[in-house]
Amino acid sequence: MDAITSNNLTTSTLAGADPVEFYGTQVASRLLLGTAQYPSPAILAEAIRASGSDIVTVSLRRESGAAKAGQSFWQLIRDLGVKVLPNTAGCKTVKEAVTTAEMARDLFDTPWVKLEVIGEDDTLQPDVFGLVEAARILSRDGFQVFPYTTEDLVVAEKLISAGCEVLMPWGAPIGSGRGLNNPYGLRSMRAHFPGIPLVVDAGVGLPSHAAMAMELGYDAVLLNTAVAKAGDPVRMARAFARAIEAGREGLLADPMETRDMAAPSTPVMGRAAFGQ
Ligand SMILES: CC(=O)[C@@H](O)[C@H](O)COP(=O)(O)O
Repeated sequence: MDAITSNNLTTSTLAGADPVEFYGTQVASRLLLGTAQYPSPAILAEAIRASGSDIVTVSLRRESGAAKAGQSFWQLIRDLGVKVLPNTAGCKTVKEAVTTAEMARDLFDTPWVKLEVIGEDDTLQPDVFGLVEAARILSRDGFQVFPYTTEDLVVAEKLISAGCEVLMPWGAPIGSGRGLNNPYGLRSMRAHFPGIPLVVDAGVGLPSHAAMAMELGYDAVLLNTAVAKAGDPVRMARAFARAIEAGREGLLADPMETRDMAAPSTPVMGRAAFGQ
């Protein structure tokens, strides 16, 4: 089993003690961070450090210019010592996604790929038919696929049959910041696949959304816009790191059962009687 240690840029009570595993690689941080749309490369680097993330996603489109900017970006990522999860962001067909993944494997020298096959422009929701087909082709070709999917259980089963060992259902449409649109669906998915690493990917807008994903039992959260577009991306990255730890810690602490009726939290036995 490979292991990558936390980049040690935040102190974590959980880091190391409660790692998550993707395709046999253990990672300490449960926050996966996107690298697009930051105000500057320096702020991106500082945000990654503040997040404590061990894994960042990088779109091949950004790199494919092969321009100087692409090279300096790549150097920045290398200097941070984080693992790269290349993504096929923006691909709309199976062919485009497969070709992009193949190029990403050459460029980043990793079998990992975050597979996006976008099916609809307004919501950027995945084309789940194309996604399953592309996942099958790539898994057969030795890729370790992280599919961006919906919370549909049937699609999830098909992705697993296609070779996926991780599933990444959306919280809400990419870039919307709406949080978890369908907590019921996400909870069902968690219950249905207890042994599969599940990552909420996309649509997360606030640290509380990420904490909720962890409280639902999700293994990790992938997000980009909420940090990149915050007024203070570095501070927001730190806030997400803490929220994810808090949500995970809360889950592990075995939360109380909810109930419909009130139950006095202060004991009533033996209380003082007044006015008699
Ligand atoms: C960077 C990346 O992979 C995005 O496609 C991802 O899905 C994040 O979405 P948000 O920007 O909504 O966090």
